[in-house]
Amino acid sequence: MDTVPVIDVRALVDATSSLAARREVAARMGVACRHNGFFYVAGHGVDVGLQARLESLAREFFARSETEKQAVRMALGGRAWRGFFPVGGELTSGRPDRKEGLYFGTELSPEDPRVLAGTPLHGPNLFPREPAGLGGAVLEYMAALTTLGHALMSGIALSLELEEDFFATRYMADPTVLFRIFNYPPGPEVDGEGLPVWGVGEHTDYGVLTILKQDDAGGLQVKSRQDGQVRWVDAPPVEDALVCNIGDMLDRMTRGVYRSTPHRVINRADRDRLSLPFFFDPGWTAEIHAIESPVLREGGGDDHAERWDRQSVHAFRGTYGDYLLGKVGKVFPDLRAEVL
Ligand SMILES: O=C(O)CCC(=O)C(=O)O
Ligand SMILES: [Fe+2]
Repeated sequence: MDTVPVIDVRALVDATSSLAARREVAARMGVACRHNGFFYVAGHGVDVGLQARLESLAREFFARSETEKQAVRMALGGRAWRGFFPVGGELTSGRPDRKEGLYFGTELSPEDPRVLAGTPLHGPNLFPREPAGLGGAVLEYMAALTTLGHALMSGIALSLELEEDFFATRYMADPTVLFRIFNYPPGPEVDGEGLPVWGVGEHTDYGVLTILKQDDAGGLQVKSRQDGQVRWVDAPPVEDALVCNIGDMLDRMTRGVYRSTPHRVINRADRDRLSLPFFFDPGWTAEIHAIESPVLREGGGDDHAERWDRQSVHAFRGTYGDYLLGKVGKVFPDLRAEVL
């Protein structure tokens, strides 16, 4: 059976663990990254009380009226690219997704030089006034996940026979952090023309590492390739575990050895599905190159002909900021025209 493995990452988050224990975890991550680039992490140490609080505040927000939610619409977040978008507002794979969501990122003051310079996707968050605790919980959760992100990247570095702080010092000293909360309403699986309606259409993530918290509704699917056959494998909710997957930039850095694997969501439950992806990505101005490591010499080949967007992550030239802007502009075309 092709399933997504559960990896206990306690040794990576525990400062007193032995190098041997960390290497063992890293080896398991390496296997998962070479296969589908998807794995669950257990023993991640993110406070359960914080997770429960955040989830319940998020549900409270999405249950509010459209008018209240629109009070923090993304257009009001301007170039910082923050706030609420309604069901159908995002076109991940060229067609509207059946989901609504909130977009957050690193909290920067309006006086930060990058904000003053008008750098897109940088700025203060646009938190809803109600429920009052949501903004604080989001900031706490982003801080906890940033710590976890660094710990997981140290494992990925070890799995590539690199120094444990390879990513932390080179690419993620000042990471690009985006955090989103999605609500997927239930509904028919096909539209009036018989075309499938996805919660999120098939796509790969753009950066290095995504850490996703999902509720118990299910619906996340991973595209698996084995012996030339394509199969969609479920990544169902696993109690106390978070789902990790690698993005295009790690695919690029590893010459395609660690693949950014397409995934999609369909909510087949009869209730809303809540999910909270945290994107832990290279610094905005980082130029992304292939890593020199003996284990990557062979490379995994360029798979752009098979990719969902037919684009090569290896041919791209520029900074991570350039790459990300190109992507987010496409999925919110109207907003792009209005604020960027
Ligand atoms: O909601 C999910 O389970 C996945 C979301 C996702 O793939 C994304 O935001 O990139
Ligand atoms: Fe994704």
